[in-house]
Amino acid sequence: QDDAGSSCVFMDADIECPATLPYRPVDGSCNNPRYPWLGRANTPLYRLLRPAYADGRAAPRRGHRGRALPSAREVVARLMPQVNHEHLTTHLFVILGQLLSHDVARIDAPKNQATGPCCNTGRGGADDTCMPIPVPADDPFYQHLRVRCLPLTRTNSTTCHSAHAEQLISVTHFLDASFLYGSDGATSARLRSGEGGRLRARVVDVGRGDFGQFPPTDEASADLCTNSSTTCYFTGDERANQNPMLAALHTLFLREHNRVAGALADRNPHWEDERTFQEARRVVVAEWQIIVYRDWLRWLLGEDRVRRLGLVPRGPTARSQYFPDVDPRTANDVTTAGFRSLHSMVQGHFWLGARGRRSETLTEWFDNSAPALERPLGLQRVLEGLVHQQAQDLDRWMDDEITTKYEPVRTRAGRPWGTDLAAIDVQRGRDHGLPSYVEYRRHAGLPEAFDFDDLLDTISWQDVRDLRQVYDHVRDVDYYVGGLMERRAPGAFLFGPSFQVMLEDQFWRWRFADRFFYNFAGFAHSLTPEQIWALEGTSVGRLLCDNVKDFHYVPRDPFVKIGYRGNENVPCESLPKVNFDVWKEYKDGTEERQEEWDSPEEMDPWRRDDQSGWQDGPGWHGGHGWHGGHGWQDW
Ligand code: HEM
Ligand SMILES: [Ca+2]
Repeated sequence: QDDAGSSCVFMDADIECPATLPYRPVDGSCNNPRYPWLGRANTPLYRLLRPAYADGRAAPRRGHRGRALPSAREVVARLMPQVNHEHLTTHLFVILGQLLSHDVARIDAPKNQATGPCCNTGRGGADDTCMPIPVPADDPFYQHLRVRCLPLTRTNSTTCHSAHAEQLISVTHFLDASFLYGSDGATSARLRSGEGGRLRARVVDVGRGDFGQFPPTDEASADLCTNSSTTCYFTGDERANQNPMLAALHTLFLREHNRVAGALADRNPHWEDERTFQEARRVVVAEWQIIVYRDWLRWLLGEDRVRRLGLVPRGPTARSQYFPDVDPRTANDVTTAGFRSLHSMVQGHFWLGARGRRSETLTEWFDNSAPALERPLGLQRVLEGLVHQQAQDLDRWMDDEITTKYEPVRTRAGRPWGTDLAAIDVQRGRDHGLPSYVEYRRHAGLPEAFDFDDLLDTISWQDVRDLRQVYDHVRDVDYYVGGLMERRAPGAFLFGPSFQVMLEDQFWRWRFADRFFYNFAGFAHSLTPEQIWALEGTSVGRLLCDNVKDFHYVPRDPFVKIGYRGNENVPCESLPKVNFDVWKEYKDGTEERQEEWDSPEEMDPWRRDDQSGWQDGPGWHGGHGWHGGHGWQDW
């Protein structure tokens, strides 16, 4: 598992970065002026809290009293059964979160590991790649199937320049729509059509006069789907086929890219493929960032919180708001626990159509998305379902579809079964060395917990009672589990303090430490202020209206249910649009840029301005005891 570690290629390779870059590099390199590898694909995750490995190096954490921790499956079976409580966000809110998580993280297992069930091998030591989840004999679900363990392979990690294992991810850490464009040059090249700046797409006659574009199918993607009989999509991310809702969003962004490329080419017929592609990519990445930060984030973190953190972008901001001293990477603590907590919001049965008269079972469509979308009204019905079905609440209750039937859906004695995603989440936290819940509580500014009763300030007495029955000691409680039990933090919308704090920190990094974030004006790669303003016209509603046949009405806010705070269906014509006229080039070939950003000094990407443009972010952010991990890690 020490592949990259031995050579430390990700840090030591000389990455040549030109002084100015007109477009964001596809692999995420050359973003940070001093450390060009930061945020690049195939580099380690950032970490907010010091890891808790049993041997200080890589071995999974053990219980406080030296005993083994309860099995991750036991934790889930006893603490996270299915109870349905609906939330007022929509399923679109949830699945867009999945797409976002795929933009910023993808852990991998070692490539040439021995395949097999990864169980009963007698292995499982510190340096082993195998970390199966034991299933207790009295398990409420698996006992009837005589399943005694669930396979799990440890994540690829490195000990390069570090005393302990750091997990690697193979996608760019930035919100750069790498799920659409890929995270390396070769993939990116294969995704492009080579004409008109477009991405490759298949035009499919799905019936009823609908000739829509879908992602290409490819030999390379054929083995991505466990269900080998199916059509398997080739996109920028290997997980696109995982469920039809996710594949529908991939399709939507693919169509949007080609629509934007067309609009730009119309206005600039002299542009070649490369120019049109890169400009369209810059536009679509900006639209994606606007949708996430302006429209989606308020439901994740709470409207007041995002506003006070200065996270809601509006129009151009000066380049001085870029923070080159902040680590822009995805944090292990976030992607392995806090962000995964949205697994609890997934509906095991997803709607087709706006009224939910028909629904489909998630597990039946695992890795089998194309057939669900490429049928008459297929894509449209999945998307209508997404904007109208309510999500499950964020709580410790998980849908059985993902806790007992995830992935290879096999049938034994007529019963479909698979592995347990929530148990994997818990086990993965231990694999990655995440410290116990009490450490995260403290990091969030809550008092030290010495005993289970000390948790009562944020967790109900019933939940504390149940925790006590599963864990030996309060210091054993997994972050994922404790975090899901917490009551909402003040001003938060979904999370208790221990998740809220980490996610706020992360969304701050992904924005202010990404030099290419769409609304920094004044860099060589910046959009013009006029273009930045024009992009305010984008929205998910607009994406649906512009790219899906017969979408004539959309909820004004597709992330919350109709009726909440006056949310209602509105006709497409009433939504703003992006006006692409401001992308039209002057005859002399120069782009339309405002004078004030144009001085050569301003174009020096490594220059650091004062931070006078700053509103209320860093004061709150840096000044709080909450945010210790603001600067560099000691590598
Ligand atoms: C729709 C059903 C979903 C399924 C079946 C699913 C399945 C999975 C699986 C199998 C993994 C890898 C687990 C591992 O080996 O450690 C994973 C990871 C993850 N999931 Fe989901 N997921 C779903 C929805 C979501 C949603 C809605 C979010 C929202 C934020 C999300 C966020 C994540 C994150 C952040 C990771 C870690 C990614 C990484 O580090 O590689 N997932 N999910
Ligand atoms: Ca990315």
